[in-house]
Amino acid sequence: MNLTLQKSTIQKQSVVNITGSKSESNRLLLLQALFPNLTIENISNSDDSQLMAKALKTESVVIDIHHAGTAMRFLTAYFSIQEGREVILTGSDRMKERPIKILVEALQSLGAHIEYLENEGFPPLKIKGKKLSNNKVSLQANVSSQYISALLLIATKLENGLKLTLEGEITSVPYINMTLSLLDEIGVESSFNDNVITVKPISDIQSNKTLTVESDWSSASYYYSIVALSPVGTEIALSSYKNNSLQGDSVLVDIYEHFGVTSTFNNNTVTLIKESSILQPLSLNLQNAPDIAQTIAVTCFGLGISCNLTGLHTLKIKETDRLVALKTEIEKLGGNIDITDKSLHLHESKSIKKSVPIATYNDHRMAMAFAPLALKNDIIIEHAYVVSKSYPTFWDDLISIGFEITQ
Ligand SMILES: O=C(O)C1=C[C@@H](OP(=O)(O)O)[C@@H](O)[C@H](O)C1
Ligand SMILES: C=C(OP(=O)(O)O)C(=O)O
Repeated sequence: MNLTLQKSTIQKQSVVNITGSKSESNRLLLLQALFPNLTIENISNSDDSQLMAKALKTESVVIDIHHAGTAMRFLTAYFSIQEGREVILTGSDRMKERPIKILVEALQSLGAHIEYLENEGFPPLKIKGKKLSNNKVSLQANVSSQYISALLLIATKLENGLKLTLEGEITSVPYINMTLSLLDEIGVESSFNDNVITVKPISDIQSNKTLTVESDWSSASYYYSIVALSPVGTEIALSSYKNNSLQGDSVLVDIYEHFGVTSTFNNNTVTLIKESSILQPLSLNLQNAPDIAQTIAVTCFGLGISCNLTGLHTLKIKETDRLVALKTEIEKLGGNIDITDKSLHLHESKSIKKSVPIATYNDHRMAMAFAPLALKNDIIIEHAYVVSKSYPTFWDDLISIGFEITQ
């Protein structure tokens, strides 16, 4: 369904409550399946986390995780160690184009039994769970950190733990650190020095451990953009957030200062305030925070300023080719953007065309990143409910702060 967002001005002060991080939730759900004593609070209500939870509970042979990349990668590792169980792990058409060979080969070298059912290197996979006998593996680290997190999450259940050697430049490092921090919180010992990660095995965790998931910083990014595009004095309070987050996307706090947006933390709430109008070009390497690239590019477009974003090599293999999608949609609105396969350069612009239908390519972040432009002009978001992949109540929350949205 398409949604029309009329040019709106939001309330001067508003409050939004966002549910738990999808990344933290998906890690904790897998750890909970391995260690049932674990209780999780403020779990993500995203489709991806619900699919992850369901996949971990089902007894079906065929498990379809739709568009959920993190779930696909984490479950490949999880089912590899479920002795005696055989599953077929599949997903959407796009999932069948998202590479998984690096992870499959690493698991196979640890002893896993995994076959490709269609194209080599891509889902669907047939996995026969077994005990993995090896504990050392090297893998290429510049394609997706999800492969590394997947291995780390099952490492505690390998007889001798795991020693992982990362080859090449390591991408999306904060997500690897998030995995290690969550392991640490349940009492697992690990180390990460230079390019080597080690994880010690454990058989169980301390009884009745409860972990509370911090709310999702990638979801918060859309409010940073909204505040940046609003008049000076606009405030939005978001909960529940803390200023020492495990999520790399919390770097938003520093990045949006560039647009005159300040963040103040108080009692699990972060309040974003548009303090001043700064219109300076922006240059940023987003290798550590790829999921906020679309938000930032669209903020710059909304403000009419130029930006140079680098470190975007992983964007081509996400829900869609996000570099091409950004270029196509920003150009429809009258912008001018050059892309390579790992960077983008947005040129300064003067206006935003009215009532342009924005295609979303089955990518939640395309829909959410473009929505804040309604503060500047009318805009149409196609297949708008794609947002449920990570943030099902996104449109209701925008209406609650003053957006005028109709079908
Ligand atoms: O581990 C995770 O939870 C994620 C890692 C990142 O992927 P890459 O490491 O493939 O960049 C990120 O884009 C994704 O949304 C979530
Ligand atoms: C890339 C993303 O998710 P995944 O890789 O888990 O599909 C995302 O949420 O932006």
